[in-house]
Amino acid sequence: MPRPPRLSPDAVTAALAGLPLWSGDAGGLRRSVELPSFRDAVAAIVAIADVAEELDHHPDVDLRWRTLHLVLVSQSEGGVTELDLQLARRIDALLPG
Ligand SMILES: C[C@H](O)[C@H](O)[C@H]1CNC2=NC(N)=NC(=O)C2=N1
Repeated sequence: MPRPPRLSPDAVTAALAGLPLWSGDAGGLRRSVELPSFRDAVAAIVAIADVAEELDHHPDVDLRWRTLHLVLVSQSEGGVTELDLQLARRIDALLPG
């Protein structure tokens, strides 16, 4: 399936204004979140995995005890695309703010 094109740095900055829990730049979107327990963090990863499979778009995930570090980037496009923004919004709907 064709992937949307990489967004310009200005477009990524503008999009980040609407995603207050995310930081980053044209190279990737980042969010960290601390869950109540290690098991809760693992369950959050499984819920994110369901969304990632649905979108066929997959986050980089780093789990340190109960803190999850997520990076969203479209490897095939070498930067952030609309798919990363869509995945970020879907992840925000799953995780505690
Ligand atoms: C064939 C399949 O669509 C591709 O390998 C997808 C899978 N998930 C992906 N996820 C991300 N984050 N970047 C990609 O380029 C990507 N490519």
